Amino acid sequence: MQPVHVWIRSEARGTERRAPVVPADVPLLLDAGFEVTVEESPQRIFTVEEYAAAGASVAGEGTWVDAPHDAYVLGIKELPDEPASLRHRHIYFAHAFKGQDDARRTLERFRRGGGRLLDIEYLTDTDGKRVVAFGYWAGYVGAALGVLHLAGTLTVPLAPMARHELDAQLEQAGKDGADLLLALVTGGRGRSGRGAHGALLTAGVPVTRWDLRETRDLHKQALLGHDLLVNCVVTHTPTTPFLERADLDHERRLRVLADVTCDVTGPTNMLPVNTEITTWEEPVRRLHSGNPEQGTAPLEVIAIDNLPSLLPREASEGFSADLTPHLLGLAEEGRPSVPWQAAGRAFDEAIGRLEA
Ligand SMILES: NC(=O)c1ccc[n+]([C@@H]2O[C@H](COP(=O)([O-])OP(=O)(O)OC[C@H]3O[C@@H](n4cnc5c(N)ncnc54)[C@H](O)[C@@H]3O)[C@@H](O)[C@H]2O)c1
Repeated sequence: MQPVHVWIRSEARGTERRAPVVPADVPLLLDAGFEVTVEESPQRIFTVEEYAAAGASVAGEGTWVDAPHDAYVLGIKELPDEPASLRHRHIYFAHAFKGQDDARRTLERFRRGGGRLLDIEYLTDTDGKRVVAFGYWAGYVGAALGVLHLAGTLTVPLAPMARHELDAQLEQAGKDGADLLLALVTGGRGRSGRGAHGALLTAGVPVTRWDLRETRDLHKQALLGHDLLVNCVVTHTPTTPFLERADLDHERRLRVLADVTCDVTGPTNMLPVNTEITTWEEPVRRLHSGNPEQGTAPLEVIAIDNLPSLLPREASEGFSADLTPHLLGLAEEGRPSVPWQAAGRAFDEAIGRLEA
């Protein structure tokens, strides 16, 4: 049998420093008989020499387009706009199955080239639960940015950093008064919800956590009674939103939304008061100017869709530890393991909807 070939591509996004598999995990794949190629990348937090020392072959940046036909091309974020046809099996987060902007174009590229998209978001176990995600560090950074902005100490533009640097900023914010804020984390029992909780604890900010049970009968006034809302909810069916335009005119304490979920253009957006992501250059955008007569402050949103990239080392290490054992499942006796089958089905269904 041909060895499974995993081709770790460079990221097209200039700010993306994470890697889906870190050098320390390459031997796990090689020991299982895999072939591993890593592309050179000017920005990746791990050097190509570290991968080579771990036994991976090295290829030029962006050469996946000419990779052997049977290679699995592995990345994190979106592919570059070219080529127009995709012939390989790609593993990455495409955000293309829920009717998001650009979804159709992405899927059409696969259909045109006969390739397949195994979206990491759709790698699920027999209970339908996601098996690999960056969630924890996304929540951690998302909540941290919200606290630092409320404390007036957010440094812009944002840039990748080490965890100890971020924690030092959070602790300082706590000492300077952020411990008087009230924070609400929705999706509080999920991966990013737990990460958000972790960051808020580091800053000493009191946290309310709501998950499915607590939002069944949404207590809007209680929601509006927090300074910071960190949204970490995942839902695949449109549900009553947490916050709508009319809510913003009400008396409220709420001043900052940190939308970790960032489902801003999809039909399952729980915070439809915002429909655009924000950026490292301009991480905070004003949504509502507030009402001085009512004593209502402006409302601002932070909706950065690559939060874990701000802690690239920790995020990559945690993600790789989860993903690498599943990559071994690509070779499972000629038939991929349950999560890969699930991702394959999600792709087939998305292509089916496109054709319909
Ligand atoms: N912004 C970024 O950079 C970034 C990075 C990674 C992940 N994400 C996104 O963050 C989101 C969260 O990921 P995760 O790994 O934490 O997911 P998760 O599945 O671990 O957690 C989601 C939680 O939401 C809860 N939930 C679902 N519907 C709810 C509702 N109506 N009310 C309250 N809670 C509800 C679930 O019970 C679960 O606990 C995902 O959409 C993911 O794509 C964003």
